Amino acid sequence: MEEAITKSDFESLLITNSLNTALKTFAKTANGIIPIINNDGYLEGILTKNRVIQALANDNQLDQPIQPFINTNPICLSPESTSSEIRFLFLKHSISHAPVVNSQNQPIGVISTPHILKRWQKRFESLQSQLKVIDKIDAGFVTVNEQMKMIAVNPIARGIFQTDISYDFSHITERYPTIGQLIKDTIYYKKEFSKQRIKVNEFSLLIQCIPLFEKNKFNSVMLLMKKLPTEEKYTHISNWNEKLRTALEVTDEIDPFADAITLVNKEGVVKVVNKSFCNLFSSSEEEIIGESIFDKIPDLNIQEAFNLGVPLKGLNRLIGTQKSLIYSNPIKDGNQIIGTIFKIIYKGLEKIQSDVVKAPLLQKKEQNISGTKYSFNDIIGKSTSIKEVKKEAFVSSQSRSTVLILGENGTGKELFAHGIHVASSRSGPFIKVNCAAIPDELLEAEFFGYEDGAFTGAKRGGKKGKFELAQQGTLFLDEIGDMSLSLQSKLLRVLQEKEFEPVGSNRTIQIQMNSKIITATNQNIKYLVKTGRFREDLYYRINVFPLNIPPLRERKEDIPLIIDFLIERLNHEGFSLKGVTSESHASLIEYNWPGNVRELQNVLERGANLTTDGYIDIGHLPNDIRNLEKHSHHDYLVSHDDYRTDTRGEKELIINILHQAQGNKVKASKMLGRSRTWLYKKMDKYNIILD
Ligand SMILES: Nc1ncnc2c1ncn2[C@@H]1O[C@H](COP(=O)(O)OP(=O)(O)OP(=O)(O)O)[C@@H](O)[C@H]1O
Repeated sequence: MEEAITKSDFESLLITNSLNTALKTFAKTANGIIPIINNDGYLEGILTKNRVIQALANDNQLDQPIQPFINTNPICLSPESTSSEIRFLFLKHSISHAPVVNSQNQPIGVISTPHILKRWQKRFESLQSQLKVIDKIDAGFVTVNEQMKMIAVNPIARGIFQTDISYDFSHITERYPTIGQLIKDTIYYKKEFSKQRIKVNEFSLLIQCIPLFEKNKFNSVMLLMKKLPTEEKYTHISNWNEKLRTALEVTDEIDPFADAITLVNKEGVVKVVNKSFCNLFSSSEEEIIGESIFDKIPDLNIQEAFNLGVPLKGLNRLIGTQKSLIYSNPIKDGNQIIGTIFKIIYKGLEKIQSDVVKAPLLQKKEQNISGTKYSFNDIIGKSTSIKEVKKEAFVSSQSRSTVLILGENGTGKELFAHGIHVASSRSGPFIKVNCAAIPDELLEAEFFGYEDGAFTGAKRGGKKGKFELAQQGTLFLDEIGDMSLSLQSKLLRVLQEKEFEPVGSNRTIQIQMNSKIITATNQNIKYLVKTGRFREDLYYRINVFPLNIPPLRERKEDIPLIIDFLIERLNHEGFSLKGVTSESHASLIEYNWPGNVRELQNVLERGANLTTDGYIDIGHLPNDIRNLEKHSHHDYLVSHDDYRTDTRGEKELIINILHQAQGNKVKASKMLGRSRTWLYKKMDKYNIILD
């Protein structure tokens, strides 16, 4: 109990004492009650002042024992009771005094309303002074209880939300779901949560949700919203501006052949330019400053490199009709990228006739957009591991080498392949072949095409193979680990000799092999090589640039972001999701995700179909996720050593999904996002037999 609440200068009486003694005791104290004890010192009840007055008014004698007038069932307080609890009890039972007893039921004090009022006055004064401080600090401040009822708010918070914040705070949390989720997480986990750069109206905020405890018991959440200053203030780029401007002015004066140089901030807004940069764009400094570099040089590669914070080293591009080489280097403040310096070499390089150039430039842009669905921006994740692979993937996109993407099912291998294609700025299309979904005989025709009448069912006039179609573009060979040995030899021949024969033909076709080859598998390819199921020479040929995509369970910090992203995507598809409840959020984070992002996507889609109020609740999640405590994480892992033949968790995932689909293979393959052929093959491989 808080100090000064326990009134220990109290007196107790024995049940055998008389009314007279009680009267004298009351005369000595301001307390309205006297604890009554038995001979062993344990509380028997209380005697109230009113009861004594009543007894005497009813002509009871002063020497009469107090026993008949005792209230034997009083409301008692414990030394741990907080002032709020005491206030609550007093109000609930309409009392103004209560004895405080220890764990042995012995009275140790008496509390009366005046004590509580004094205590509250003190708390109120200290709160008022705290609120004065909070009013002064440049941050919005709101406290809410578990029921989302507001306890306190300061004017800055009202200003941020630009609305009247009423007692029921849930109208705010519904309008700003990210804040709502943070508050719910804080209530659920009873720990602090924060998030950088949330946009609320025109403010960019750092949000902190801090759990408040009273006597070790969770009491409320404090929401602190710090307005982030404009970018110029919180980075040091303005210092850079000045330094660079001075340096550039000097070089402009002494070097008429200077390269074009610009400094852009982290949003890509041009901050400093030299004369040569202005000349390249035939504009004045005033016209260029404040523009976006991506409008000036609309190139996907520049955007990707910029977003990922990787340098560009001599990117060969046309700016207007001018050939140029683009270099860039990010400027960091600690770990944060605060801007980028671009240097463009163009003086002395050829200028191309405008008519000739415009057409291919336009064509190239359109093809990139139609050929692929996703860029690196669509790969969500802030974990170090995913950021690292994104960087490596970007670097691989700039080289001519073959890329091998390794990772479990649904980790985003195909997404990475798309990203690499976009970042490589190839003019040709993105062509995908799923080596596991197509029977071997047809796969060969898919790869190399066929001549007219090559086999029954073949198209009249023959068909071009994917290798030819992917010229200047990207050929993505998914599930390469499932390819037969004979086809592997043919693939190796194309990669090495750059020649092949269409099915049913004696004609050898030579190709230029200017397409980017990306392969992917979820199998342990080294093991396949070791057991003779994958050609070693082909393995070395495709493994020039390996990328390992980490499974979702190893980057749990990405899960909330991916959930937000997928919910937005589902809403684009016509759902009206508001979010996931904090309980299901916790389960989604806890779960092991053997099927990775694809499984998460399916789970959310399932929830989206089940929810009626827009929130995916624990009841909308599949059993495995709902009843996590029943499964150990290892339940999902197939017994594995280094040379496992099974992709970790794949067999379990398939059994699990088949179970959810009640044995319906069409449904299960849809839930898995795979073809039926793929599912049949896998069921065969893992010997999965349905009852
Ligand atoms: N980091 C991510 N951010 C957003 N979406 C993702 C991410 N990773 C995967 N996805 C989504 O998850 C789904 C599965 O991804 P993808 O098909 O690329 O996986 P995969 O590794 O190629 O799977 P498989 O091995 O089963 O073919 C896709 O819808 C993809 O858009």
